[in-house]
Amino acid sequence: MSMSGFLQKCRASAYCGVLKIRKSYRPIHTYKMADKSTDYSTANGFESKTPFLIGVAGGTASGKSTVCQRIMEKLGQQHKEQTERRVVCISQDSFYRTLTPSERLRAERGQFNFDHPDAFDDKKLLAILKDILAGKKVEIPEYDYITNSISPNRSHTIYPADVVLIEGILVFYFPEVRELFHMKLFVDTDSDTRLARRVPRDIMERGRDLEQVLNQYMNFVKPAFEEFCLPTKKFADVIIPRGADNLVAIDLIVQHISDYLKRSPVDKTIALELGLSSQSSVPGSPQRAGKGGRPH
Ligand SMILES: Nc1ncnc2c1ncn2[C@@H]1O[C@H](COP(=O)(O)OP(=O)(O)O)[C@@H](O)[C@H]1O
Ligand SMILES: O=c1ccn([C@@H]2O[C@H](COP(=O)(O)O)[C@@H](O)[C@H]2O)c(=O)[nH]1
Repeated sequence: MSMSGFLQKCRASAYCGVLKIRKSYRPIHTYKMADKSTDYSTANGFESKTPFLIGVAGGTASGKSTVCQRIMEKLGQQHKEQTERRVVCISQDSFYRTLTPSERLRAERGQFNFDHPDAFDDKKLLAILKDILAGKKVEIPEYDYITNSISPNRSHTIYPADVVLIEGILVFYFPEVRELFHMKLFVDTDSDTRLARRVPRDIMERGRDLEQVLNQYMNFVKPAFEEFCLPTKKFADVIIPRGADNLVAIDLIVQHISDYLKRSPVDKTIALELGLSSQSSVPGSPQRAGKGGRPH
């Protein structure tokens, strides 16, 4: 009997749970969440054997990162080792481009437009997303808002996961990037609330003073939001009014992701093989040993 025939037979057999033979099996994802639900398998032209990619856009300080954190928490992912996460989050801010010396001087004086599409290295973002969709492990640069540049020698590794969230003000702006998302969320928080949150955040976490924050907001952030970010709301599948305060919206999204994770074949296969119910997969699912690209 061929190896694949043997494996197929094992899969159908109750003894597989004992043999644990398929612990190093590379998962195959299909995105067909249920017979009647959306088939995402051809949504972005990539093979179905790729992560489910969710774009999270919205104005500055609308709560994009906080919404992503809540989703991760509710899915029981936040405190897992990076290598064991089934859901991971990446920020578009990691893809700000390197500034020229004169741009750097302007940035130091709060006179550089970080809210314009030209401030981003969209080609690099696109390439990384394609690698993620190809199931590769990737290195994501760490952005330093104090020096307005990518931190040298600091990056974090994103291991192949089932669901990848990408949050940023302009993630829906670049058509080639936008087309890769299987699901698009727009965090819609009113401008006054966003400014009220941005001022203390930029002063406490991003090393700015009040005058600089307000000047940057009036000269660049607000006009660029209206010109480049807000018009991308129309591309969203789900709009989340009030951001992380909107527990109903977050719960609906979490339920959708959770259903996807539960129905993904890897869960079913491994759960069956281990003699477990596939319902126990999220949160607190059995650890998937041997996922491609992850250390054991
Ligand atoms: N619902 C909320 N209530 C109170 N503060 C919030 C809320 N959501 C976000 N914040 C705070 O507002 C600031 C911006 O939120 P963040 O999630 O970083 O926004 P974004 O990622 O869109 O820039 C942070 O300091 C965060 O702690
Ligand atoms: O060096 C920088 C880089 C970015 N910004 C501002 O950050 C926001 C985007 O981040 P959010 O977390 O979505 O708010 C953008 O509005 C830029 O103005 C910066 O000030 N300095």
